[in-house]
Amino acid sequence: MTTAPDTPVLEIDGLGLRLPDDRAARPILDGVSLTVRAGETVGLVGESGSGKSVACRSVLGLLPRGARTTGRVLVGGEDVLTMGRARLAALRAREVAMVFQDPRASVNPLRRVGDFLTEGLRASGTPAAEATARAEELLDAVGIRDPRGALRRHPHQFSGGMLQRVVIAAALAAEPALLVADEPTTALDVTTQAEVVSILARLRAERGTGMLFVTHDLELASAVCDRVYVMYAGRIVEARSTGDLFDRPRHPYTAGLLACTPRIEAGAPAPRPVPGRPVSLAEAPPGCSFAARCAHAVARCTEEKPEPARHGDGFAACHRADEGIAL
Ligand SMILES: Nc1ncnc2c1ncn2[C@@H]1O[C@H](COP(=O)(O)OP(=O)(O)OP(=O)(O)O)[C@@H](O)[C@H]1O
Repeated sequence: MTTAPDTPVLEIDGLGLRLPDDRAARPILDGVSLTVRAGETVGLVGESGSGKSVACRSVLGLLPRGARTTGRVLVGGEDVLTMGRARLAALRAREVAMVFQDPRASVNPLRRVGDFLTEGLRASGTPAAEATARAEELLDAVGIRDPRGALRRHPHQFSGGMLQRVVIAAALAAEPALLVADEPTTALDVTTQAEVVSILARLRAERGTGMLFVTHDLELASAVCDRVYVMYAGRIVEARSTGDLFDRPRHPYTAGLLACTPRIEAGAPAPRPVPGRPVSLAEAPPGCSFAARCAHAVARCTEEKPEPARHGDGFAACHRADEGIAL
């Protein structure tokens, strides 16, 4: 499927999510809004437990058991949260594909890679020979040598990096308008990581696929993404184009994440960890969730929730963003 450039392929609009708990429903996401346009790579970054995976899995309608949601998750203008089973299955088969951290969790170890790659195409009526030819083409596109031989092999005969390429090839088989990649390179060694990233970038450029790229690695986000959303305790606290965000962070949490990212250039400051530990949305104070860890917090920060306000080419949700405290 090709979508005209700049058309939103994903619009998450005010997504809230609660899970059942012993006493009351536990809030996980609050007012999450983000957009991915055709041909754009959008990063979702934040520490472990901030809600990145829950948010991105919601795009395929993959919600934790018992989840109650508010807001909308629009793919191609249609709300995933109100889709029936059959429509969701069609969405996952054709419009949105997802690549997870561990490629071995995405494949059946007992089946040949060829079956894995062709099953979607066969199910949509593509004749066997054509599906096989297409699978070979896809493996070639992700840099697998001897695609024909690869189709006959089983997953255990591939290294993690090679198998992640196979999973990416399968994700692209139906030419989805949107690819959701949840920490797709975290389990790979650095060299393989760079190769997989360059494959994703090339495919995005060639095919115009929109990509939501989830990572806790800011260096990687800055290399891969056009725009980045920063998530903390289930909320988006800042979002801007990559260059603007990394040069001029407005939210102290973004600045903290940048300061704790190791840099290799000569004279770069040593990484400093963000003080304190991340809180979940359920533990967060009524005001800003980051207040307890923020060196700039004032009384208002713990009392009043900061709403997103325009900054640079995006927004920041911080009462003191105008003061440039994070710069
Ligand atoms: N299936 C589930 N059942 C109950 N709680 C869940 C479930 N999935 C996620 N959570 C909770 O939701 C919150 C957000 O988790 P999530 O996995 O989205 O964070 P994350 O930012 O992706 O972290 P990581 O980088 O470690 O994957 C956490 O508090 C987690 O415990």
